[in-house]
Amino acid sequence: MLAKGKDATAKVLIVDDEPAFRLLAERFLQQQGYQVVSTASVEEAQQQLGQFDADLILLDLALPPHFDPQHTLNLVPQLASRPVIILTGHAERDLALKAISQGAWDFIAKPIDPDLLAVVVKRAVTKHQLEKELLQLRQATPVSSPLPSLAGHSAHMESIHTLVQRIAPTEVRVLVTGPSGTGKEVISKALHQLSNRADKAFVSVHCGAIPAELLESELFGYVKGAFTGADKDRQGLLKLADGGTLFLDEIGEMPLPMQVKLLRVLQEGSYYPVGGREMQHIDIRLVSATNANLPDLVRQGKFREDLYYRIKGVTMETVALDQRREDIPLLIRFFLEQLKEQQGQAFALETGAMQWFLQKQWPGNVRELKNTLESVAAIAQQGVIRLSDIQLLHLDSQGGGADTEVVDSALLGGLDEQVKALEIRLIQQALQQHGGNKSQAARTLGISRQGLLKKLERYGLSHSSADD
Ligand SMILES: Nc1ncnc2c1ncn2[C@@H]1O[C@H](COP(=O)(O)OP(=O)(O)OP(=O)(O)O)[C@@H](O)[C@H]1O
Repeated sequence: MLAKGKDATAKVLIVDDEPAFRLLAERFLQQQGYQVVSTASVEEAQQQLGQFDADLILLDLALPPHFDPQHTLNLVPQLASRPVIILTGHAERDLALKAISQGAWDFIAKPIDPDLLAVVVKRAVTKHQLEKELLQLRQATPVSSPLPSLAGHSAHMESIHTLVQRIAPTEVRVLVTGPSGTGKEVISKALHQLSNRADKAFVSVHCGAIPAELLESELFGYVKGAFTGADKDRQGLLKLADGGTLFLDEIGEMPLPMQVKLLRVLQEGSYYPVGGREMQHIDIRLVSATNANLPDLVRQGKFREDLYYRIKGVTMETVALDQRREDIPLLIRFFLEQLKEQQGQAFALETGAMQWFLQKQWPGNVRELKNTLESVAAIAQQGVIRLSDIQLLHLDSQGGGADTEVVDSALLGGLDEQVKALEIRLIQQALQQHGGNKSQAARTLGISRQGLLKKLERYGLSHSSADD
């Protein structure tokens, strides 16, 4: 029996063998604006689904010919590409809970309270529609992008994509500015990968992470005997980048004496290794990045104006993730695909968890989003990331309740604090274990030394930890 509600958009399929219940529920849901179809058995329902793509199924468990709830339960997975709400008698509460563990969305006890029915149906339909939107979004994303490493389809990211593709094949120097964790290094790598230098090295140097007195020998290399411990010639990072791209990250932190030396290299394309007399010639493309305001540093006398104009070339500016929140779903998909490649495990996000990610503020930008997603994926079961997994990491949360309640109140802004706290604890433990030696601690933590230094700085731990 098909009945069309006025201006109906969402479709509900009722499966119940009681004609009186079907009639009442049909009428009620039509009044709420739904399109409704009802059938008396699961077999009939399966046939109906061919023509009536329901957004939601209301399913009684005791159905003819078997009247065996377990039999009906076993059929739930076949219907479950949309939410299934189980209709139960009071005595069947345990069964209803089991149904949920087997993929049903919710249950509602008979005799049914119409107000409750309206709420439960609305929530389930919203969930399904959000999932459909997400799927469309996923399908709309081109699989092979010329910039596969740089996810995002906001107007801002699209202009970054266009700029990267235009600038990459040229030799122009590029300065990427913007807040921490917004993808400045990813953009710099993409500039290299799409350049004519792609088959040569991309050498990344974190200017603030290398002690001032070591930076020169790291960049220029040294000859045997140049200083105590220089027991053989060593090539510097500039030489390693010869023919390729040199990426100077946090260039605003480069010490002034080193700025003078870098300026000379950029002007002349040559330099002397520390203690050496043989001039080295190199051909590098320079890409720099900073989250500092370089013109301000120039005004304060902390950054040389002549160097600023030398490195500036084309300036690209990234913006905070909160200013382009429409990129969040795509970034999530991107990181889940990365996880799948790394771990061979596919992950999906339950709607409640997705909503949480979509509503949360991300002061640490894409880096924070990625870290948060990876930490909840690490504790997810059977490849599904649920709101309850997020609650586990968020110790203050009360848990339970409707998805929206949880998202609106307890969880906002809390997970990142937990993740930070966990990171800080693990970093401190690793440093302690290695007597403050950062290289060894970084190895134990499975990150680069540079990565550890960044974290120490971000968490204000740089001064409390001993140097290598
Ligand atoms: N658009 C993006 N697509 C995919 N991954 C991204 C994107 N933006 C950032 N990331 C990821 O977020 C993390 C931080 O990015 P990245 O290191 O490039 O930021 P940054 O702006 O250079 O940060 P910082 O200023 O702290 O060095 C990295 O893991 C990176 O892979």
